Amino acid sequence: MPTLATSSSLPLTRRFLATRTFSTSAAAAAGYSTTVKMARSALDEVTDTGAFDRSPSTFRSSVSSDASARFPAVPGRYHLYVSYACPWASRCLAFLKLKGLDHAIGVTAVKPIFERTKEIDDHLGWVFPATADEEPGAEPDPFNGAKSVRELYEIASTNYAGKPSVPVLWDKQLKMVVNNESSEIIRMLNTEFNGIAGNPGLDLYPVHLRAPIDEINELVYDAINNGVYKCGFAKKQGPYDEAVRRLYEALDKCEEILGKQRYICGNQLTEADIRLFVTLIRFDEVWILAGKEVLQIIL
Ligand SMILES: N[C@@H](CCC(=O)N[C@@H](CS)C(=O)NCC(=O)O)C(=O)O
Repeated sequence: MPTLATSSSLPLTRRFLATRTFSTSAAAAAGYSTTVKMARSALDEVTDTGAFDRSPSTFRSSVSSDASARFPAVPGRYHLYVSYACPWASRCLAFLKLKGLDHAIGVTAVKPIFERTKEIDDHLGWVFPATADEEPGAEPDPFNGAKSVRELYEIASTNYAGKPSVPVLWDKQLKMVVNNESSEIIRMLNTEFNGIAGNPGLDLYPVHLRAPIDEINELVYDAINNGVYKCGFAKKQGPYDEAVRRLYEALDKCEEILGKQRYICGNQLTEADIRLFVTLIRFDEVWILAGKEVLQIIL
């Protein structure tokens, strides 16, 4: 169980410097050195008040256990594109493994650091390696030969101008994005593929726990999962301070609950634990540095 420890703070000016260093080093890694204008990425999702404001995911179709559905849950038809750096993609990977679906739905991971996605503009995003041995864990796109996740979205939707994010649940047959919203993908993996799942009896969103799961999810999403982004991408001191305050309040609340019971919603593992875990496991390694959540580390 996580223990919260130590305390310090980082002024906004230093955070800006850290952010700038991050962008320019990403640009340098991508092979060009001018000031980077990030297009269509999380860095654009900042309001006039300086607060991070995540835009909703675009592709929201569902795979169904109904064989006559547009996207029926059959083995081998769907593919999951992920980044191992991404907590939202990691939720889906956890469900894939826990439900015993890895034989039915393949996975391809992108390279861990953003690179330039095209020569014609400045966009930085997820890219595939050119060969399987270029980057441990990452692989070229096996189905479309796409160089980047952006290209995948453009195959699915010619004029796509949104954020080319992972995870992507891809339909190999129709060559399109079924869904790019992890909270929905995990629900599909939980219930719709049970006919072909190795572990169909595992229900991570059981009916009798839905109310407490929904309640915890709301807190954890807003203050922790998305909260670390609100800290990291805030461009003004006020929204940053507010996000940090809510983040640590929510962590304290989870700490209190987990001090009394094994799982966040009682005595069994649910999706709420997984949604919390994927952010916590990255907290000290990623968010303390990239998100500047500097009040306390989790040991
Ligand atoms: N709502 C999406 C969010 C996914 C998301 O934000 N993914 C990030 C990686 S952690 C991404 O791919 N960002 C691309 C970018 O910012 O350009 C989900 O939960 O699936």
